[in-house]
Amino acid sequence: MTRESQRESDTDTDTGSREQPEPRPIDWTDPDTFAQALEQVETKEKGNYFEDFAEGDLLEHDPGLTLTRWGNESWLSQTLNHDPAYWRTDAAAERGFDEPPIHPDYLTAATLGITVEDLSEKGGYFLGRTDVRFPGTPVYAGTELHVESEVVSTATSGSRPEFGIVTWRTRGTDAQTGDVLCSYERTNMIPRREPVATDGGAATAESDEEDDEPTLPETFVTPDGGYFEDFVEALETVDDENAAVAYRHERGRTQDDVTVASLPLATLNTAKQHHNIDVMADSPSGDIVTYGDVTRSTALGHARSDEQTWREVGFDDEQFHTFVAAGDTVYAFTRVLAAEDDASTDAAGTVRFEHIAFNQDDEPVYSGTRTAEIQKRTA
Ligand SMILES: CC(C)(COP(=O)(O)OP(=O)(O)OC[C@H]1O[C@@H](n2cnc3c(N)ncnc32)[C@H](O)[C@@H]1OP(=O)(O)O)[C@@H](O)C(=O)NCCC(=O)NCCSC(=O)C[C@H](O)C(=O)O
Repeated sequence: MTRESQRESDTDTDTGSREQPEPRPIDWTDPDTFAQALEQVETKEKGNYFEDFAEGDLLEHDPGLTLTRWGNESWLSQTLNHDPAYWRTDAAAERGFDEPPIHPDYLTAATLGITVEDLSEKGGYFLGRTDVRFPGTPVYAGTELHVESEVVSTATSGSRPEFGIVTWRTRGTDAQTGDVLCSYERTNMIPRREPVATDGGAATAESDEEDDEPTLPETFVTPDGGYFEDFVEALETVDDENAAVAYRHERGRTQDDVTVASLPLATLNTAKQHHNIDVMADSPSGDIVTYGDVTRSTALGHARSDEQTWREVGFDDEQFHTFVAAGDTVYAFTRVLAAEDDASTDAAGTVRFEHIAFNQDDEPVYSGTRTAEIQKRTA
C-alpha cells in the first residue's frame, strides 16, 4: 500500500472524519473500577428543581398518551370502579354514551401522569388539587391526549428548607380537535437545587393551638339507598348542626405492585416515588408509595359502589395528608354535604360529597369534595 492510499483508508472521504483508535478496554466488572467510574461521571438528570419554575411559565408536555380501553379498564378494575356504563354498551347507551367511555378518574390520572416528567419527577410530594373539571366529556377510547401546564405560583416552604411549593394549572386536550377534556390546579412540594434559610415553620402560639377534642355532631344519618332521593331525604333529617349525613364504605383495597407501580407507569407517570425502591429507601416513607390518583380513585370507587352515579361534575379541595405504601389498605368514608335538583338531565340530581380515604390505622390519607350527578329512583 502506498502512503497515499494509506491516508485515504484512514480518512472517511464522505465525512472527512479520521478513524478513531479503539478505546482502551476497561474491566467494568471490577467493583472498585466501576464504583469509581460512577463517582467520576456526571449523571444526566431528569426533571426540574423548584428554581426552574417561574410564575407564568408555560410547559407543553412532550409525552402523549392514547386513551385506550385497556388503560381505562385496568385502572377501573384495580381501583374497584364498577359503574356499568363504563363496562357495558347497553348501560352506556342508557346514559347517552355511544359506547363505554373513558372514565373521568382515568382521564385525570393520565392527564397528570403525562406532566410528571416536566413538573414533579425530581421527587415532590403531591399535596393537593382543586377545580378538577371535565368540559369535554364524554371521551372515548382512541382519543390522543395532549397536555400543557402553566405555573400559577411558587412559594418557599417555611417548614422544609429543602423544598419549595409550586402550583400549576394543567389542561388535557384532545390532540386532534384541541377540545379541553380535563383541567385542574395542582400543588406539589418540589426539591430545591439549594436549600434556603427559613423560619422553620412559624411555631404555633399556645393560644392558637388546636383543641384536641373532636367536635363531632351527635348523630350520623346513613341514606337508605344510593339514589338522589335517598340523599335528599337523609339531608332533610339533619337540618341542625348536631347531625350529619355520613357513613363508611365496607370495601378496602390493599396496595400491591399493580396499584403502586403498574398503574402510574401506565399513565407515563415517571415519579420515582412509585417505582424506584432503591431511591425511596432513603426517603421519609422509606418505600415506594401509591400515586395520589390511585388512592383517591380507590376511595371514590368504594363510595360509588354505594350510590347510583350518573355523571361526575368535578372535584375541589383535594389534599393528600400522608403516604400510602404497598401493604397499606385504602378504605373510604363519605359525608353528604348538599343535594340540589339542578342536574343537566331530569334523570338525575346534583349531590355534593366530602370523601375521606383512610388507611388500616384509621388515618386519613386523602380528603376532597366531589360534585356528581346521581340518578333519580323515579326517572
Ligand atoms: C408532604 C407531607 C410529608 C408534608 O407534611 P408536613 O411536614 O406535616 O407538612 P404540612 O402538611 O404542614 O405541609 C408542608 C407545607 O406544604 C404546604 N401545603 C400542604 N398542603 C398544601 C396544599 N394543598 N396547597 C398548598 N400548600 C400546601 C403547607 O402549608 C406547608 O407549608 P410551609 O408551612 O410553608 O412549609 C405530608 O403532607 C404528606 O405525607 N402528604 C402525602 C403526600 C402524598 O402521599 N401524596 C401522594 C403520593 S405522591 C404522588 O402521587 C406524586 C405524583 O406522582 C406526582 O408526581 O405529583
